[in-house]
Amino acid sequence: MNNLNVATAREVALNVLTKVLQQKSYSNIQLNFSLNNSTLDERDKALVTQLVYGTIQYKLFLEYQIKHLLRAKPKESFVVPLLLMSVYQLQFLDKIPDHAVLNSANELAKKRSSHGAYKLVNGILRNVQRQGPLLPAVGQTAEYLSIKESMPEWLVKYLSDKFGNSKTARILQSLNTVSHNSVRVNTKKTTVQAAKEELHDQGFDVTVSPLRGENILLSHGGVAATNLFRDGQITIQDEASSVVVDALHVEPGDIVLDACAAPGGKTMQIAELLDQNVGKVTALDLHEKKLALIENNAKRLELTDLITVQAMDARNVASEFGPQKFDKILVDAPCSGLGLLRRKPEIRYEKTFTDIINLSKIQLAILESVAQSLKIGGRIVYSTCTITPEENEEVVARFIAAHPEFFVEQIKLPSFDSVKTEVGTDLTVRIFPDDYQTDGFSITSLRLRG
Ligand SMILES: C[S@@+](CC[C@H](N)C(=O)[O-])C[C@H]1O[C@@H](n2cnc3c(N)ncnc32)[C@H](O)[C@@H]1O
Repeated sequence: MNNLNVATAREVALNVLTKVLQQKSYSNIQLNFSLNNSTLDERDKALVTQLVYGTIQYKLFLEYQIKHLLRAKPKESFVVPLLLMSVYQLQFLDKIPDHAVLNSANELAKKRSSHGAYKLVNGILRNVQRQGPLLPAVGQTAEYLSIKESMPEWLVKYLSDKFGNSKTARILQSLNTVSHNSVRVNTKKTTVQAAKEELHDQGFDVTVSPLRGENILLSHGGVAATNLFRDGQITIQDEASSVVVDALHVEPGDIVLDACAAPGGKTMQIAELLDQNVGKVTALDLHEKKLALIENNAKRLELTDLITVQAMDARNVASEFGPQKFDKILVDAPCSGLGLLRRKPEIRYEKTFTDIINLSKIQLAILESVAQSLKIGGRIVYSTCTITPEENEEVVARFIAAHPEFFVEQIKLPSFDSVKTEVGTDLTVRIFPDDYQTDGFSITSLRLRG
C-alpha cells in the first residue's frame, strides 16, 4: 500500500462517513456505490470498508473521546467524521502508526478546508493520543457499557433487564466482533467433506460450524469467486439463519410459502429441498424492487422452476390465496434486527423501543393472515433476526391465545441435541449472538392441529 493510495482510501472513507453520519444514508449502499466507482485496489477497498464500518460501529465511544475537546460544533460537515475516523484508527487499528493517522488527517483537512480546520483536527487528535482511551466509571453499568460497546443506553438497560448484566455485556461485545464467513453446503450437489477439501485446496482455512454441521466457516471472504459458489454447491449464509429452514422440515413434495422472502437466502434453502416435479415455493416480499435479488439467486442456483416470486404484503395472504393452500409456511418477519448488528452497525442508533412494539403488531398481523392459508396439520415457522421477547414469545403467545387450533411444537433438530441454545418454557428457540458468534435469531414452530 503506498502513501498516495492510503490517503485516497481514507478520502473515500471520509466521503462515505460524511454521508452516513450527517445525511443518514445507509452505510452498505454508500459504501458499495463509492467502492464501485473508485479505482482503489482490493487492499485499499478493504481499508475503506474497515474505516467506515469501524467508525460507525464505535461511534458513541469515539464521540466520548472528543466531546470535551470540541468547544463548539465545527462549521464544516467533514470535520467530525474525520475526527471520529482518525480516533478509530488511533485506538483500534494497531497496524497503522499514529503519525500516519495524524498526517493523513491533516492532509485531508487542508485539502477540504479554506478555514484552517486542520489546526483544530490536529490539536484534538494530539490530545486524544495523549489522553488514551476514556470510559465512564465502571460502577455506572449502563452508561459504561453503552460507551464501551457503543450501544444506546436504552438498549443496554433493556437487554440487562431481560437477560441480566453479564449476559448483556457478552451479547454486546459479541455484536462488535467481525461476522463469520459462513457457507451452507447444498448437500444435494456435494458433501460437507468434499466441499471442505475443495475450499481448503483453494486457500481457505475451514471448520465445520458447531451450530450446524452443514455450514462451513471460512478464514476469509472472497468465496463468491470460487467455482463451488458459482455451481451452487455452497451458498453464503449465516448458520443461525440456516437453522431456521431446518425447523420447517421441508419434504420434497411440499407446497411452501416464504412470506417475507427477500433477498431470498432461505427461499433458496427451501427450494434446494424440493422435488422439481412436485414441490413449489412461493416467495413474497412487500418491496417489489427487492424481488430481483430473489430472482438472481434463483438463476445462479438453477432453481427458477421451483420458485414463484411475487410482490405482496404478507398481511394480505389470506385474501389473495384463500384457505388451505400451503403445507409449510415460513414467516421470517421484518424485525428490529438486533441480531444482525455486526453486519448493519448503524441499526443500533436508529431503533427505538417504540419500533419494537410497532413491529410486533405487524408480525402478529402477518401470522394472523398466513395462518388462514395453511393446510390442516401444516406448520408455520416464525422467525426473527432479533432477540427481543416482544417480537417473539409475546407475538406467539398472542397468536396462540386467539388460535387454539394451533400449538407450539418443540423444534427437534440433530444439531440441537448438543448445542446450548436457550429454549424457553414457551418453546421459542433463541440463538444469542454470543452463543456461537452467529447472527442472533429467535425461532418458533407453530402447528395447525390435524
Ligand atoms: C428478515 S427479512 C427476510 C430475509 C429473508 N427471509 C432471507 O432469508 O433472505 C424481512 C423481509 O420482509 C419484508 N417485509 C416487510 N414487511 C413485509 C410485509 N408486510 N409483507 C411481506 N414482506 C414484508 C422486508 O422487505 C424484508 O425483505
